[in-house]
Amino acid sequence: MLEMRKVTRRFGGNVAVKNVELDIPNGQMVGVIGRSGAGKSTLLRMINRLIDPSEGVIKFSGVEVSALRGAKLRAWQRDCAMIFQQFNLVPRLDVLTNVLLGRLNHRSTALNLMGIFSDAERASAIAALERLGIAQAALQRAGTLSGGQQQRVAIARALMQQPKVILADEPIASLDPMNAKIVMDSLADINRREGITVVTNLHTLDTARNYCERVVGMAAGEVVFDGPAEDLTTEAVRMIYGAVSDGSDISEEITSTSIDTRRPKVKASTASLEPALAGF
Ligand SMILES: Nc1ncnc2c1ncn2[C@@H]1O[C@H](COP(=O)(O)OP(=O)(O)OP(=O)(O)O)[C@@H](O)[C@H]1O
Repeated sequence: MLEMRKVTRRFGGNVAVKNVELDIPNGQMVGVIGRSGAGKSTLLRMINRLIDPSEGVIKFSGVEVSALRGAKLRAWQRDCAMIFQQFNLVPRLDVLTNVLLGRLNHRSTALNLMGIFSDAERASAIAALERLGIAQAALQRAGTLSGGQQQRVAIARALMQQPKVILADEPIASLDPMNAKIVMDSLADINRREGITVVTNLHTLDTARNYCERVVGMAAGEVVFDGPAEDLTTEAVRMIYGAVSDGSDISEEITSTSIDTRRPKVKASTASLEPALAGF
């Protein structure tokens, strides 16, 4: 169970996430929706501890993950894989190595620096790529793949972490409908078959309705809806998106968050991996 108690995050005077209370049982597939700026990314990033809450407590299986430091924090970040809108692969490395990077937190620094992966690790990386239908691209440089293929590689890398939770921050916002479907189908399959909890930010209502048993709606940092997708009535949608009528005025423009130039975000870039990548 993932528990959030009165979780708040401020950026200066701006409250990005406010008093969020959520209990997410293991194995649930949860979609987080809301307008651009509602606090969805900040919420996910706090769970993974890419950013810290200003107040409140986040627990997983009874452990206060919001208080972890050092090796225990790295272990949590291994258990809690993150998928990003912009994939965050290392473009100059081949696909197989990118997937193997999912093992970095399982291994000693020395082995990482030498860039040595075992045969078993390579075999499971190939198996993960096969599962995502892109094993044929294993030796291609990641930067040469299409967006949809790159996101599938990112999911394969997440699988290599053997996570308990997958957090996906707008995983399909940069993809065309066909690739978006492949990526969402893959996440749903992983959720169902492995029982891995999936929490995903989504910018279209339809996707949340189609894939997520539970939908959390955020507005101005607060959770304003939390329930099964079928309870997403027009009234609920209006509360989440702040629309004025029957919801017919909810356009792609206000639900889409794929283009946002308002401010720089704290990105989990591959820069943090660079020391460990020295041997590759
Ligand atoms: N690193 C940051 N520094 C300052 N303000 C930030 C930072 N990250 C987020 N914010 C602010 O926090 C609020 C919530 O942003 P957040 O990115 O979590 O929203 P979101 O719902 O994910 O929207 P989007 O999908 O457009 O990213 C916004 O007002 C945003 O400007």
